[in-house]
Amino acid sequence: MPDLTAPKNNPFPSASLLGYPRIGRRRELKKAVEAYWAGKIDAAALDSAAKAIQLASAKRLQELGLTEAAAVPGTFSYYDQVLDTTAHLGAVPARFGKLLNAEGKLDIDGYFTLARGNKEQQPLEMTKWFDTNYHYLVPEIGPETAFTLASTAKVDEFAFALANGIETRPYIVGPVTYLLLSKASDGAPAGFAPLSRLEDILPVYVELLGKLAAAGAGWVQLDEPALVVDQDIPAADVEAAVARAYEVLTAAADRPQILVSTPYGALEGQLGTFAATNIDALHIDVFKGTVPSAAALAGLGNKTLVAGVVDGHNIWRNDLAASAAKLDELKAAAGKVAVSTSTSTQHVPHDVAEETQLSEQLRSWLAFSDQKAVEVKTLAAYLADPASAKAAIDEATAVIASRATAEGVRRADVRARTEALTAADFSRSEYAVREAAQEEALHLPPLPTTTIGSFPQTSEIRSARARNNKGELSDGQYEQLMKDEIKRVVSLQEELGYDVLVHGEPERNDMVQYFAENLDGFDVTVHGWVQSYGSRCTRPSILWGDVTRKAAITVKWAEYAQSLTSKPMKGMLTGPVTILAWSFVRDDQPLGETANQVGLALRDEIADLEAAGIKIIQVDEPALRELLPLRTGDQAGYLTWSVDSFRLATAGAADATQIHTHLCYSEFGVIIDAIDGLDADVTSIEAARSRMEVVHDLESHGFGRGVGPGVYDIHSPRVPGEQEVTGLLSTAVKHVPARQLWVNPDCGLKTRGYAETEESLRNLVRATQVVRAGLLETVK
Ligand SMILES: Nc1nc2c(c(=O)[nH]1)N[C@@H](CNc1ccc(C(=O)N[C@@H](CCC(=O)N[C@@H](CCC(=O)N[C@@H](CCC(=O)O)C(=O)O)C(=O)O)C(=O)O)cc1)CN2
Ligand code: MET
Ligand SMILES: [Zn+2]
Repeated sequence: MPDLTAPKNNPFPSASLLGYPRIGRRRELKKAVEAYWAGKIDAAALDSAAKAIQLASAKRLQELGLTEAAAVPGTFSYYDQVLDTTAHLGAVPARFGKLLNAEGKLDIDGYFTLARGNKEQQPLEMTKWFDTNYHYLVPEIGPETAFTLASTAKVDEFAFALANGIETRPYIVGPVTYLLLSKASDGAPAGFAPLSRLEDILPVYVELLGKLAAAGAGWVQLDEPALVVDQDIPAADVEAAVARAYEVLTAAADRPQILVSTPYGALEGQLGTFAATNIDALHIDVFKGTVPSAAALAGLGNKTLVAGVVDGHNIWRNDLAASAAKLDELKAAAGKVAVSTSTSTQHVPHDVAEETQLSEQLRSWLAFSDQKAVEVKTLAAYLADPASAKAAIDEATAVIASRATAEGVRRADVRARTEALTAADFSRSEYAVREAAQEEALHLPPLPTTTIGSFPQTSEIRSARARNNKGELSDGQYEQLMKDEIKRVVSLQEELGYDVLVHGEPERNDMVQYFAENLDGFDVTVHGWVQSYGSRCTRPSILWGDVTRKAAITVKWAEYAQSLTSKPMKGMLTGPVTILAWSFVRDDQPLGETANQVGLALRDEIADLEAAGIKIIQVDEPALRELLPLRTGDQAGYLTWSVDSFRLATAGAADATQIHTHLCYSEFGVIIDAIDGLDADVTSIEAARSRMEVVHDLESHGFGRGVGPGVYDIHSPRVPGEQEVTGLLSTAVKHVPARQLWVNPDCGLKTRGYAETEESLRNLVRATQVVRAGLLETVK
């Protein structure tokens, strides 16, 4: 048991993780939360499932050597860390009415209401967390938002772990990042900036710090990743906000020592801003970022520098020699140095040792969360006594060297093909030529209706796949079940009156993993689950070698689906950028090189789909925005290779073949030029949760090709009414020429149930009919 009477000015732990997965080694949290939503377990059972995960994770990290006080991060969350912060600040948008209970607290049901919406209210908007495939819930802050400490979950979690003998380090999003990630609430006056409410949220942070200190917390972690991004407000304003926020927080009468973490990139000039505050430790990302100058580091004075040298975002084994060299530099310039990860390891799975089906060679190249804990510990040992880490460092160096020459990592046939590419391989005919050819081939009505690709992945589909994987169902039986499903989905769309159909993607476990399983150069995991949002997880594939297509992947399914209908059936592929973004991608060559290899494999697939009679092919690129570098100076280079790889994939298509693309996120304006550069004939994008804000960007940009701003938010079980959809479409036709507009949901329907899906899709068609009739009126 820790000595509770010990003074609370412990040094920062020499080895720690910035954060840890919270979904559980076997997705226990996902299962418990979904069971709770379905009414199968009660709040007490959910609470005990959550506690079991917290304790198991804390114990595991201790076993791995993170035994110092505050080394285990208190990063548990039922749904999202930004939502947790919203709960602690009581920042419930007024549109939800009275969500706090009689004691002024947001209970678990109120919390989930913000995440999932209710009959009247859409949930908080969801958007990407920095350059990751994790999504957070966007706070809505206005001049009217009242802030009170409406949750003590972080205090309770801390006390629970402590009672079990483990002093954790509670985590919460820092005040500046919290407000920079917020959007102005609906009723806020034009130009209102959430950051203007800084003074008002600080007292709630102070109150929380007091409660954590009273519970015995020696350290707290305030996460400020927004500081590594170029904000669209002047840097001086950000600096002033940081200075003020930490002036107030560090002056709190009773508080734990404060670590500020700045993951996801280089802090650059803002390092000095933090150096000037009275915080006790500053974490910087020196994996993606660089080692700051000695002068900047010297400015930290007595603060501990927590060096994020081990990558928290990808799974390659750490180059311990390179990390040791960085630590030497840091130690020479800064007073106190501790070792950690660049980001929370919530982005990588628990444990490589679980993946016994992978070759020993591949496994030796990898480090998941648990391996990273050991790496951090090794590097901390190095700092204390370089000789003690020599064997581990030499081993890592040897293993990393073995990758360079391993079979499949560099293939002459693949390299010859990418080296022979010329400019012509990246361009199609003029859009006007294609438009005419497609019009003749397709004869679509105005405002054509379609869906984004997937239909609900029912438990029958998933269990059939699970049984096929276990060998309980033959490949033939599995294929027949998928075909039956496709038939059902096609006739449903015909019955609902859709113009362009999809096959529903039942045969895909995931839109990236499915392709990874069918391409050379990848391996997939069995237990490597990573949270994407809420209870939803993915198993990112491992892209370790040169990529080629073994054989046609999607053609037989598309051909079968097209044989069932006279309406056009969309072929459905995932684009190169998204395949890279949602895999653990090799780090030994530029991403653009890897993207072109994937682009060529897709190009071959498109040629085969065309040969099989498919006239419309959608190449999804929902991750285009996600990989956009956080610093503006790095963005142009990224946009060139990413757009090029998509063009390489699609430019072999005939003029009459209509290429669609799909993107799902709301900050569309940021990369509209890149989306235009993709040169797709039709682009569908998320728009429903942000209530069509995107059409203004389309209008001001003069976007000239087909576009389908989503009119049905598929990330929540809520059904959009016919009038609501009519309203959204009416807004759209005011800003975008009707001949360019398509009608579709925001995204695929795989996470939805059939009941709400059918009703919603029916409302989309009805609303389209109303708006089409209105268009005819205006023509008359
Ligand atoms: N990679 C990726 N990233 C993405 C998206 C995406 O679609 N893919 N969409 C955006 C939103 N993010 C999302 C992330 C995950 C899911 C999602 O639905 N995930 C599923 C898992 C999908 C999957 O891999 N399914 C497998 C495994 C399913 C499973 O859990 N099987 C059971 C067995 C079931 C049974 O026996 O009945 C098990 O393994 O325990 C399959 O269908 O084969 C989930 O969390 O539930 C949706 C959206 C952005 N990022
Ligand atoms: N075609 C895919 C689907 O409908 C696109 C999803 S984007 C996350 O599921
Ligand atoms: Zn999508």
